[in-house]
Amino acid sequence: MADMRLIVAGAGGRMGRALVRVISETPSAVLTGALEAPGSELLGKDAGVLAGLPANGIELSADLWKLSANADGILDFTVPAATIANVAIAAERGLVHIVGTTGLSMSDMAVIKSVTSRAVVVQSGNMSLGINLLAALVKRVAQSLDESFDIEIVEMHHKAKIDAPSGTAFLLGEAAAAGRGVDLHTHSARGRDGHTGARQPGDIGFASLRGGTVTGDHSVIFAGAMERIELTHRAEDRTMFAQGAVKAALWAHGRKPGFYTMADVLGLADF
Ligand SMILES: NC(=O)C1=CN([C@@H]2O[C@H](COP(=O)(O)OP(=O)(O)OC[C@H]3O[C@@H](n4cnc5c(N)ncnc54)[C@H](OP(=O)(O)O)[C@@H]3O)[C@@H](O)[C@H]2O)C=CC1
Ligand SMILES: O=C(O)C1=N[C@H](C(=O)O)C[C@H](O)C1
Repeated sequence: MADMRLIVAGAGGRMGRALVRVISETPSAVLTGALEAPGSELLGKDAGVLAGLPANGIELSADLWKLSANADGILDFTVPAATIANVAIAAERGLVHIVGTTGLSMSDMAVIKSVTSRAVVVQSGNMSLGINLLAALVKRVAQSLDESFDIEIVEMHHKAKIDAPSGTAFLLGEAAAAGRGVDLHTHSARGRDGHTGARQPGDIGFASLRGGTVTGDHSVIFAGAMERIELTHRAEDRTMFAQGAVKAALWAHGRKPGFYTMADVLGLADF
């Protein structure tokens, strides 16, 4: 089978550069396009050089329609507005769309899902094995404990992160809510400040810390009356998110249209 031809969207960003490096190390994948924001000062620059590699001849471009004539998939780690703009083109061109962008609203998710009767999309707030395994464990623990255990999700990221809570925190919150059999949207507490009143029984709480260069730390705390269970994951390098995304693209190549998650890719959906 020919190598999978991939476009990296957000190629000048932190994840984009990691993706370019990982693709260069993956025998069955090849970089054929690098997308950046219209007006970016990086347009025209070599994607390999930006990623700290030898020049690869792939210049950053803002024209996805043109790039996608020569591709099988797009790895999208950008911002919500860009990802949503990419959805229709990716579907029209028959590209596998790997969506790693976080901060997506419910209506953004509806747009993404609207194309999956004809397109293959893999979306996850976190592409690592560790977090997706943690989510499966969180669901299992939440199933085993009643509301006398309060669930709190704490995350910390680098100071440049622009959305909160993190996509991973929501993924873990969804896992906890599924374990409990409740809807996260009606059972969450976010952004506590001031005279908040006592905690509502059954709420799943979120707290976000930002600082330094932290790649991504997440803890799910089950706090009972006399004991506490804490499940923690610490990401040490964003290379493994990039490796997860490339793995997802190769897994999705040739698959039937549908909406998939990393739990599907990693075989954890029924864990
Ligand atoms: N699912 C997962 O496993 C992971 C998800 N993420 C998520 O990925 C996203 C990116 O993170 P990160 O790389 O750290 O952020 P960066 O800000 O470093 O990178 C985002 C890149 O996207 C570019 N961009 C903005 N608009 C467009 C556009 N219209 N078309 C193409 N590119 C565009 C930005 O350009 P400019 O700077 O010029 O605006 C920037 O280069 C975030 O949402 C983050 O939460 C991160 C790690 C893992
Ligand atoms: O912005 C980041 O850096 C990260 N974003 C993702 C998130 O919002 O959960 C994944 C990871 O934690 C790093």
